[in-house]
Amino acid sequence: MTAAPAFRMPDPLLQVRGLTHRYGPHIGCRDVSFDLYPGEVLGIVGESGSGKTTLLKCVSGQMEPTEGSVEYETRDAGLIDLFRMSEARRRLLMRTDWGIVYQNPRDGLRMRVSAGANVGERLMAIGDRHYGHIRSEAVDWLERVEMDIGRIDDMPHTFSGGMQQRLQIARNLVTKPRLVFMDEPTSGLDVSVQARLLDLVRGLVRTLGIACVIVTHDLGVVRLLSHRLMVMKGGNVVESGLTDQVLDDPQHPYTQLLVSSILPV
Ligand SMILES: Nc1ncnc2c1ncn2[C@@H]1O[C@H](COP(=O)(O)OP(=O)(O)OP(=O)(O)O)[C@@H](O)[C@H]1O
Repeated sequence: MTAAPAFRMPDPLLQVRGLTHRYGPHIGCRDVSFDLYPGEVLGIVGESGSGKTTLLKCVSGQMEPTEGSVEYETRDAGLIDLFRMSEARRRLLMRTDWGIVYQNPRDGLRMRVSAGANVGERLMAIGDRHYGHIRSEAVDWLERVEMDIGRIDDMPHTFSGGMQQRLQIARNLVTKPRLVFMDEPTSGLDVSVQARLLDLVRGLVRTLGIACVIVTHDLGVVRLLSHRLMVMKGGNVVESGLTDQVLDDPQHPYTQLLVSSILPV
């Protein structure tokens, strides 16, 4: 009888170790470590100034940490430290394997080109040169994010905030990234628009099996989207664990305060 093949955990996509970032004498975040696995959604929550954005910028290669390492599982060469690889290679990763969804869609869209071109140019950046294919992918993605195809040639500035955010999501997901970073993707939108956008993001992330790091001050967002949660305060991670566990049975006094002030218990 042949033995059943042993179950093997996938390798982490991202390995963060001892990450600290200082702005001169000020601490942005301190000694943060975590692993992120393929298809996993990690939420980072905390009050304003707790270090969420600093951490996200460091782990997404936008800002070099003062100390510590961020390693990414590349398709061709395994785990490589983001800040030891060449700038060209890091940029290629950002265009191909990664997406970054900014809080303000203006930071993630090109406002002077049409909606269709915003989606299409990401495909061109990874070598697609077939106009018909690029156009049909753009149409497909605008439909997936529930945008009106009749507006494919319109400029992003003519869209509402919610539409711009959906366009930013389409632009990021069209290349089928393995990892997407999101910084407060729904703040600034009114509540009903937020709810639809969150549903959309949840559906896409699950269907496509994308790993995601999502920063938010909104516990409702992490409850809906994230498998795991890290709670930050004053630059430190004060608690982490499975989202439901942390929210239903918070251990750290700060998490207890956060949960009781926002969610009915
Ligand atoms: N460019 C900067 N120069 C100096 N200090 C900074 C800078 N950016 C952030 N900080 C400080 O680092 C700490 C963490 O800030 P960060 O923006 O990461 O927090 P945050 O949790 O994302 O806050 P918010 O939810 O308000 O965006 C804060 O004390 C902040 O004042």
